[in-house]
Amino acid sequence: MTQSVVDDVARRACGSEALLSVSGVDVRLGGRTILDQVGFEVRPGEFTGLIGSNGAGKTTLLRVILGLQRPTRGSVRLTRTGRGRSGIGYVPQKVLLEPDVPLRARDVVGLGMDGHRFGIGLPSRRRRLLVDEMLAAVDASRFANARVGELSGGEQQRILIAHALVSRPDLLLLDEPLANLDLGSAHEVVGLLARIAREQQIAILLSAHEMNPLLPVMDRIVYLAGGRAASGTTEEVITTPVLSRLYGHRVDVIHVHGRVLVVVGDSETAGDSVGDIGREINSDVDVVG
Ligand SMILES: Nc1ncnc2c1ncn2[C@@H]1O[C@H](COP(=O)(O)OP(=O)(O)OP(=O)(O)O)[C@@H](O)[C@H]1O
Repeated sequence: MTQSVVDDVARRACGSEALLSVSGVDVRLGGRTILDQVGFEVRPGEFTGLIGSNGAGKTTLLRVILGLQRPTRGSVRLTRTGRGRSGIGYVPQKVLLEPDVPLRARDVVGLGMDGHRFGIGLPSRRRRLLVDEMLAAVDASRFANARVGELSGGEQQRILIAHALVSRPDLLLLDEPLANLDLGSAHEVVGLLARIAREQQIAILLSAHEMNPLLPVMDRIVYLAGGRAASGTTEEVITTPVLSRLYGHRVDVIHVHGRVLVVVGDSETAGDSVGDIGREINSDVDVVG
């Protein structure tokens, strides 16, 4: 396959200040190419959306960045942190917190310090203050003492974000954190993350299959399709020419009522494997919101 489309868009926008550099990453699993020459950069305090349909390879890419999945080819470089991967915070997909888990919300946040050099040796008063600070940062102080399993999905999401933030990461990876939230909660969580990125200069890389809730806050986007990636600002990437090159066939980008819809032609007629993103509006197109 030809060199990713991506890179020409990405290269233009990339400066030398990258915190994370992903370069030429290939991943093959079960005899299939899951990621093909994926490359992009993330800089401090930037909010980056990692957008792609179900099965596009978002989780695989996050696992490569975390060092949990070895790429077949390519490299991941973390610079400026001075502490390598321990400078990464991670909120995984589908964390199940059962109602009978005997932990308060603040206990879950506190657990984020353990195992990190940052938390070891801190006196209990200092730990408590830090947990309180993180709970306040995610607007969760009012349910700090509630059993975590009894909180709503949106409230649990805030606690998991605070858990990841308490180790003071330079880069926060979130895998589909909006998947189980209603629109209002999704907007709140997105606004909260954008504020944290700005105030604490934490770079955020957040995966989602729906880009519209992220449009107001994304500094950059990494769009995955067919294993390849296009990266840049949304204006650079979410265009008919760039996405058509990425998918390998005609894709239309439509702006309607403040939303962006990516209309992907049928895979059989187009000769490409198109993900099942979004809402199928007829047998010929998928609409990626
Ligand atoms: N260990 C594995 N062996 C073989 N195939 C795998 C393995 N792990 C993932 N895959 C495949 O890789 C592809 C990408 O999976 P991945 O979970 O990265 O996608 P995703 O974009 O995160 O999807 P979703 O939005 O549904 O979570 C899928 O087709 C999946 O079946």
